[in-house]
Amino acid sequence: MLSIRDLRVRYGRSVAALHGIDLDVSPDGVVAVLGSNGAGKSTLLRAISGTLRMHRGSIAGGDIRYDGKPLGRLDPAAIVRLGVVGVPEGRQVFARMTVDENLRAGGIGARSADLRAAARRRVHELFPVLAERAKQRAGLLSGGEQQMLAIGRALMSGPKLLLLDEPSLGLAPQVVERIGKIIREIHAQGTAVVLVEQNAVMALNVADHAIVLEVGRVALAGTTAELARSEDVQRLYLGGHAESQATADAEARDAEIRRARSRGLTRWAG
Ligand SMILES: Nc1ncnc2c1ncn2[C@@H]1O[C@H](COP(=O)(O)OP(=O)(O)OP(=O)(O)O)[C@@H](O)[C@H]1O
Repeated sequence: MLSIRDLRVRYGRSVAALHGIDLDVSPDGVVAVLGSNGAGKSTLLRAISGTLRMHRGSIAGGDIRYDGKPLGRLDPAAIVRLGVVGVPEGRQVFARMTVDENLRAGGIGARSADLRAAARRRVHELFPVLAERAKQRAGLLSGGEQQMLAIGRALMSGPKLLLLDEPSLGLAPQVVERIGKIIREIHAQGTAVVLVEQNAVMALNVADHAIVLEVGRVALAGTTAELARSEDVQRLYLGGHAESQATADAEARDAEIRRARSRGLTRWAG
């Protein structure tokens, strides 16, 4: 579905951000891109979504194809219309617009009113809070809700491939877990995902394949099970936290279920 070969990106003369990346994403895949600050994760997503050229002085080489079509010369809106839709880092919802207006702003890739209505129903099913808060200003939502809105807005275009840039950033562990479950659900409904994350525990739980970027190069690649077993990944990205994180995640999930039950809800109890 997505095939990247020898992707090289520079910002001006001095910064070489990517040094020849290869990546494949299958239509039923969830691929995590791990790496520390400055490794080139966001640059990779920008190159796929066509937004790289909005960054002054950027120069890209290599080949990015989606369903066989080269994306290199397409503008971001054309790439969205092909079904490749990004959720940028930092959520970037329109704070003064209502939740519903934000969702409508995301419908550019949907070809008809019927498709837009179906996409809106799907978003409301995945994120009931966005239906409850439809008329509220997006800036008043919590961080987790704004992330849900940012993902919901991307889903309004009916993506076949969703590009998520650090959806866990700045969110509490139980919210991160909820977002992780929703990403799995979106995938189960037939959307492939590229998930850029610094939170390796979350990413390895959610994805089926992963690459690790180190200063613009693919240092490791494999299934998430393989990478979770890799000593390098354990040392650098899981850092002995995997077990305690898993325990914390389980506790957070139990607390979430108790809260949901006390409100008479069972939706997140699974
Ligand atoms: N617009 C830009 N102009 C110049 N250099 C940039 C620009 N954007 C990113 N860079 C540089 O390119 C390299 C890769 O940055 P990138 O943002 O892709 O990394 P990242 O892995 O996403 O990091 P983070 O997790 O901090 O967002 C870094 O050295 C960064 O400083």
